[in-house]
Amino acid sequence: MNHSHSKALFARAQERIPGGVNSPVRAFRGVGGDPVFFREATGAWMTDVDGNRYVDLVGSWGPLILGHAYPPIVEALIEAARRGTTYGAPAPGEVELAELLCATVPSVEKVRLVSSGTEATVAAIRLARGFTGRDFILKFEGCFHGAGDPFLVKAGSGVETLGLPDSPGVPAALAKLTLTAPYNDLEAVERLFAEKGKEIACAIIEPVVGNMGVLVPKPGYLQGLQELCRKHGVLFVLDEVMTGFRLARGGAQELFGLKPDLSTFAKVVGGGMPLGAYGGRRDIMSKIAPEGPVYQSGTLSGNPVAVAAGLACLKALAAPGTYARLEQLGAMLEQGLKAEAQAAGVPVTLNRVGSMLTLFFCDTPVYDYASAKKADTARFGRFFHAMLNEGVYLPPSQFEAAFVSLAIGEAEVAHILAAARKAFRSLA
Ligand SMILES: Cc1ncc(COP(=O)(O)O)c(C=O)c1O
Ligand SMILES: N[C@H](C=O)CCC(=O)O
Repeated sequence: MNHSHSKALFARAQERIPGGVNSPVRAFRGVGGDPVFFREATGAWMTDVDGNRYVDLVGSWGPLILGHAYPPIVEALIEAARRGTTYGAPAPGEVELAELLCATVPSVEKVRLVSSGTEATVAAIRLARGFTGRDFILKFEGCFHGAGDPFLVKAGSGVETLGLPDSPGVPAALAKLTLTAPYNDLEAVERLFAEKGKEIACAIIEPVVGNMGVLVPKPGYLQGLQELCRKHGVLFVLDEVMTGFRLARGGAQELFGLKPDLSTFAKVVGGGMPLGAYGGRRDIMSKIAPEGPVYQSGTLSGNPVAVAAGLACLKALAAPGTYARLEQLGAMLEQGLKAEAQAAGVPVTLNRVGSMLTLFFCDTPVYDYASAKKADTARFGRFFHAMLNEGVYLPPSQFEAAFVSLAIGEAEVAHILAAARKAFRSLA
């Protein structure tokens, strides 16, 4: 494949943009080589600036569950933009989206719209602290909740890929307020709560992890965590930025029968536009200004164009069979990829829940941060480039989830598996 235009753009970009990218995970540091620059995308396919085409398994890191340039979303965007791109004042779509969110996710009784997942998680933590009067928070090793200061402690995603899980710039005094425990280990939480439970405002977790690659919760783990939180007066915060509207219409909380005190959303809920949300129990959400004293605001919060895209996306996902189809596509890829790896004699562990999956290059189970780090990242890098060369765009890091969209059909599945056959053989 010729990537000369991408290479030229990357050289220019590095002069004016740190690392040449506007979010670190895009820079290919986890797989080596230079990032590909894209000029357009429709459905399941993206076209780069050199004219190469790829089946997309990144989906802009999760939002594009319906594929690229999904016509009803594009139409809703155009129609909304014609009526003005922002008012800085309330508009009907915000009420409709808030009502839809509350109706779909029963634990959410009130919701505030923001512009990204990071804004949603930062606000949820502030609210948890304001509501409980406690300063400590608990997060789980390798989970990523965006680039807010409280979360850059043993964080996953790009910070893990770049080897910076505790970022400089976060004051030590603040980082000390973020306690951590291994994912999938209830006893560790029990010990921590026994010692410090009364000082902990909330536990925030990715219910199904996507940010150290996909990790599946052990049976009873999330329910047990919810119970422990209740017992110690610690608010249970589900970060559904990746899982919301993706794993089920009501998110991971519907799938696992949970009732968090607060939840955070972004990605799918914005239909590919910058939109996030946090919401939960009425008594807690009522502490948010102007109803209560906990401050949070945003010039573009509830932006009418983003809201129109979000509404169009959530309405499309309400079609019967949506989540069964995503499960079917995910299962086809899981079975096919495992079969191709086995045929080539390449040991892998494939973790999947619905339309989120990760192929780890190791032969041991991956269920927490330590086990994820056993994966052979150099081998993943070679596999990534072999797939890229065959026209499949995977997340450029071992520690990220691949996302399946509804735009993928049987032809794209066949394309991915044919590429994987060649890629696995090139590793053997
Ligand atoms: C689980 C999770 N929470 C929060 C975030 C932050 O979202 P955003 O990138 O929209 O700020 C991300 C992704 O970055 C995420 O995957
Ligand atoms: N894993 C991250 C969020 O989900 C990837 C997106 C980013 O950091 O740019």
